[in-house]
Order: sequence, then structure tokens, then C-alpha cells
Amino acid sequence: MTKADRPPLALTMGEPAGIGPEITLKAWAARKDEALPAFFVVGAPALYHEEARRLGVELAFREIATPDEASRFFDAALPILPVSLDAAVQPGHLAPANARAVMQSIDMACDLALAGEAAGMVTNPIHKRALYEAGLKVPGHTEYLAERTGGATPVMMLSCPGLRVVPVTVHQPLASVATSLTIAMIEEKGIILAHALRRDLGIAQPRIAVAGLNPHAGEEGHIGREEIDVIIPALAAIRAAGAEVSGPLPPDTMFHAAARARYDAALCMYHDQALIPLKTIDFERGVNTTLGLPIVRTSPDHGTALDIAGRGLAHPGSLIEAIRLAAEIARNRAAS
Ligand SMILES: NC(=O)c1ccc[n+]([C@@H]2O[C@H](COP(=O)([O-])OP(=O)(O)OC[C@H]3O[C@@H](n4cnc5c(N)ncnc54)[C@H](O)[C@@H]3O)[C@@H](O)[C@H]2O)c1
Ligand SMILES: N[C@H](C(=O)O)[C@H](O)COP(=O)(O)O
Repeated sequence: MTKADRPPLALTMGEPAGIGPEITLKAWAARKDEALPAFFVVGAPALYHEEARRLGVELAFREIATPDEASRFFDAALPILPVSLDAAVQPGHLAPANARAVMQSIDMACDLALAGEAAGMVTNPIHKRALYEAGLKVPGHTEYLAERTGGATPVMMLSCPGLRVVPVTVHQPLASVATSLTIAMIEEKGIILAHALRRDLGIAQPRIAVAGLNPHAGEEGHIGREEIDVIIPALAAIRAAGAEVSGPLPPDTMFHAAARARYDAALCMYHDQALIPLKTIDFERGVNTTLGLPIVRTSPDHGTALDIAGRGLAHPGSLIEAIRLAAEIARNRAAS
């Protein structure tokens, strides 16, 4: 399939009062300089008109009815597949009534990706608390999309140039991490990671570094036993999936530059063990990818940034990299 034949990517609207609309406009405005693949946004047209007015830029927009129109109009105008909002948007201020439209945008993009009409979906940030209060029953996009696309175990991977990290446990209280880690969970996420590194990212012989849970990776059981009881027993299955596996490594020394060069991805035991190094090293280009789904889904690594919404200060780099990576994964899957 040539570049022109490939379906476009679907961007979701994300939280309308956050920086999603601004970075979407900035990504589209950078499409030529950044050589971005065609995309459209599933969102409320007035939101983008208003954002362009606030930014003081003249941009062209094109409402579309089907994704295939996006590829035709993308060079000249930002294609928008419309959804309607239920409340006025004031940047930085959440309007609970708009939760329905936020979820509708995610559902439409997901269904278009499942149907093959979009090459994949790139989600703009949602405000988790706002959606929990509106009834969302899962922690975030990762689990929601897994349910909607058939119930596979989703694996959250964040990446930036030179580092990929996967947290085994994700959005749960730190106090519950040690007791909830199981051999099966580490094996399953490690195996999905190994397959994705090969199929989605084209790394023929993936190297996975596995983090310990405790300081100094437990110091042979003197500072905690999770390495001996739960992590080490999981490593054989990840090796059997074709990965070269090292670890459990002391978490404090596995992220310096020379250590990072020795692996393709780090399998970490909890959210912040994985995300702190990633977001510290390269917050402006970090990408969140959901591995293990039948569709391609990426996202910027940052949140809604309500504190700067509507002020023209948002950096589009992470969304641009998310668009680029979604296209790369879609290409690799099509070729596999
Ligand atoms: N994939 C997602 O949908 C996703 C990811 C992370 C966080 N969130 C949600 O976002 C909300 C806010 O989270 P938070 O405050 O912890 O993190 P955040 O990423 O929204 O903001 C953290 C800091 O970084 C700044 N920042 C973030 N993105 C920026 C950008 N592109 N350009 C310039 N500055 C930027 C913000 O202004 C803020 O000072 C929460 O509800 C959280 O759950 C959603
Ligand atoms: N843990 C991610 C982060 O902090 O960047 C983010 O919350 C992911 O959420 P989704 O499941 O909505 O992608």
C-alpha cells in the first residue's frame, strides 16, 4: 500500500477545556515541516475555530463525513469529523456535561480503526477525574479501549528517543503494588512486550531489562523478597517468547545513559518507576502506546494541562511524535 492509499489516522478530541485543541491545530500546522501522515480529528468544529481565533492564526478547516475524505483535504485544511458538545467550553475549566462528547469521540475513532477506515487512533488527553465523576468505570484509555476492542490484556508502553518503559502495575495505589504483583502478570506483560517490539517496532531480537521492585533489587532477599518469589520466576517465559532478558536490575541504576543503551525496553513494576525516568528524560517527545490491542493506539505522554489551556503555551511535540509512531506501527503491521 502506498502512502497515498493508506487510511488516515483518527485523532480524538480529548478534554475540550484542556490543551488538546491547541496541540491538534499546532500539529496540523506543522504537517509539512514534520512530514506528518494524513489525519483527521473527531471533535467539535467550533472548538477548533475558537482555538485558532485565540491563537491569532488563520487556519483552514474542512468538515468531513467519512475518513477517506480526510486524505484528500489534509494538505489544505484540518479535516474534522464532527461531534457536538453539550456545554460551552472555557479553557482550563471542566464542564462535566461534555464528558459524553469526549467519550463519543473516543468511541468513533476506535470503531473507525477497528473497521480499518482509520490506520489507527491517536488520543488527545482526557481529564480522568472528570470522566470518573461522569461514570467512567476504568482507569483510562488503555483499559477502555481494550474492553471495546475485544478484551485483550492491554500493555501501556511509554517511549521517547532512547528509552521505552512498560509498567506492569499501572493506575493503582502504591500501597497495593507489592501484594498485587504476580508471576503470571509479569509473564503476560513481558510476552506482549516482546511480541510488540518485534511486530510493531521491527526489533528482530528484542532486549528487555526487568526492574526489581525493592531498593538494590532486594539485595538477595535482605531488602524484600518480591525479586526472588515473583520476578525471577517470570523471566523464563519472557525469554521463551524470544526476548533477551536481563534483571531483576536495581531500579535506581538502570536508567542512566550507558545502562539504557543495553536494552530496548524496561519492564518496570509500577507506574512511577517507569514514567518518572521517561517524563524526566524527554517530556516534550514522550509517547504512550497501548500494546496488545487489535488496533493501533498512541497518545502524547502528557495530560490535559488545564493550567496553561487557552494561553498558546502548549508544546505539540509529544502529539506530533504520537502521530508519527502510530503511522510507523500501522506500516509495520501492514507489512507483517
Ligand atoms: N493519556 C491521557 O489521557 C492522560 C495522560 C496523562 C495524564 N492525564 C490526565 O491529565 C490530567 C492532568 O494531569 P497532570 O496535571 O498530572 O499532568 P499534565 O501533563 O496535564 O501537566 C503537568 C505539567 O506539565 C505541563 N504540560 C503538560 N503538557 C504540556 C505541553 N504539551 N506543553 C507544555 N506544558 C505541558 C502542564 O502545564 C503542567 O504544568 C489528569 O486528569 C490526568 O489523569 C491524561
Ligand atoms: N499513565 C499515563 C500517564 O501518566 O501518562 C496515562 O495516565 C495513561 O492513561 P491512558 O490509559 O488514558 O492512556
